[in-house]
Parts: sequence; structure tokens; C-alpha cells
Amino acid sequence: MTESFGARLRHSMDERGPLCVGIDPHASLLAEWGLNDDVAGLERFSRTVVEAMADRVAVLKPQSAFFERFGSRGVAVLERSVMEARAAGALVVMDAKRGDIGSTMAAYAESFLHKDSPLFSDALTVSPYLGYGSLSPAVALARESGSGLFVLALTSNPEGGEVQHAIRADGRNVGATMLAHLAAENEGDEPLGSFGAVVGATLGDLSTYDLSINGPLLAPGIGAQGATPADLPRVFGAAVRNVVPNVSRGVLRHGPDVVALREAASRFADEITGAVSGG
Ligand SMILES: O=c1ccn([C@@H]2O[C@H](COP(=O)(O)O)[C@@H](O)[C@H]2O)c(=O)[nH]1
Repeated sequence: MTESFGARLRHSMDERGPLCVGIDPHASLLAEWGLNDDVAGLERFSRTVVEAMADRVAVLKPQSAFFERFGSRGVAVLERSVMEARAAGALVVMDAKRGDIGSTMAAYAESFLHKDSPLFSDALTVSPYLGYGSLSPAVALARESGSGLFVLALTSNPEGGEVQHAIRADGRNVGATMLAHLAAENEGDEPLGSFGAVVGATLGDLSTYDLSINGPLLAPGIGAQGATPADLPRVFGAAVRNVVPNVSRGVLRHGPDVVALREAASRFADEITGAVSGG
């Protein structure tokens, strides 16, 4: 039987540390790396990040948008990157932020979470803003295939609050409600549930939220968006042990040199370890 995503993530975080490096081939980064803004440039960029990182970080997170920008040939690069990253030992979180009515959500789930799909990933980011229940087909397929989900709960961008801080009829806000759904999903799972939340590292003190969802907390916002590893204990409190901090541009801007990329990731990893262990 396939080990669950949560279990595989816990082991990988214990072995390699919690850092998640993003594969975000921004046009500006392609230019900084001396690459053309075309499919060949995209492929070289993505291959370099996979080569530099996949044998050492716990998680790689390709941002699908930057590959989709190039149409089917960009998606083919994404497929190869996912396969190569997984083959080299990294877990892949596909950042595609899918969300739709349940019947369409089932097709999105097939695309990313079915073992036979060319884009099969260890986990997928999803949007619950058509209602958490609309994600049910993805939850069901993730359980079947041993993959996971990261549900947008409290995003790192300043605009997110207008939706996520909205107060519901029961007095609870929308973001807190998503966290409660995830806690129910992960109940009893050991060593860690497979249904995570996206919670921005940029958000300051989150002590009014119950972050104890028994699942991973994917925390973007470190580096280019202004948060630092030192912020993690203040933002996440006791839940910091389950945080998977994501850094994309903060690492990628050090390319294309593989050694420089590795050194940048290693600096973030050391700072994160120091912050999380109180050192
Ligand atoms: O709330 C969210 C959810 C996802 N993201 C994604 O993470 C990376 C962050 O990139 P940086 O270069 O480190 O800022 C990017 O792919 C976003 O789409 C997020 O930032 N916030």
C-alpha cells in the first residue's frame, strides 16, 4: 500500500529539513539568468533548479502558471520537471491552485493526483472558495493515490483578507473555517495528515487561529515578499513544527550557477532550522 503524502512529507522533512524551494520561471528571472523568454529558456531554467535542489530539499514547488504561459510545450516541460524532481527524491507540490464545482474538480484531481497522469504530483494546491465541499473529489482521490492537498486558507498576499477574514453567520471567519475543515480531514492520521493549509509567512501574529490541523502548513512569503525565517515562530507558534516554508525568488535570483543556488537554499535552510529550534 502507498504511504500517505503526510507520512512521506514528515520523513522527508526530518531527513532533509522543511524547506520548499519554488520553481517559478518568471520572465525577469529568465532574463537575469541570460536565457531567452521561450520554451528552451524555460526548460534550461527548470532543469537547473531540479539539478541543484531535488537531491537535497524536502519539497520542490513548481508554479504551473509560468509553464502554462508557453502552452502545451511549456506543460511538457512541467511534466518532465515533475518526473525528474520526484526521481531525484524531492516531493513535488504542484502550485496550480485549482478549484471549481465538484464535477470539474474531479477532472482537476485526475490531472494532478491520479498515479497514471503525466502531471502526477505528490500534492496539489487548491482553492476552496467555491465551498470546501467542492474539493471532495480531490480529497477522495488524494486518499486513494497517497497524495495530498494544500488548501488556500490564509494567503500571503495583502488582498486575501477581504475573503479570508470575512465573518460567517456562525461568527467564525472564512480562513479559520478552512483550517477547521482540514483538522477534521486529518484527524487521527499519523505521523502527519495529508491535507495541508496554505498560510502566509507574511501575516504576523496568528495566535487567534487554531493552526493545529495535524497537517502541514505551506508558508509562502519568505524572501521576495518580505517575510524572513526569523518570523516563523512568531507567526506559527507551536504549529511551527509542521510548517513547510517556501522560498522561490529569494533562492532563484542566485542562479544560474548551481553552486550559488545550493548555497542560497542552504542559507535559508540554516536560518529556518535556527529559528524553528529557537537557536
Ligand atoms: O498565499 C500564497 C500562495 C501561493 N504563493 C505562491 O508561492 C510562491 C512565492 O514566490 P516568492 O518568489 O517566494 O514570493 C509563488 O509561486 C506564489 O504563487 C504565494 O506567494 N502566496
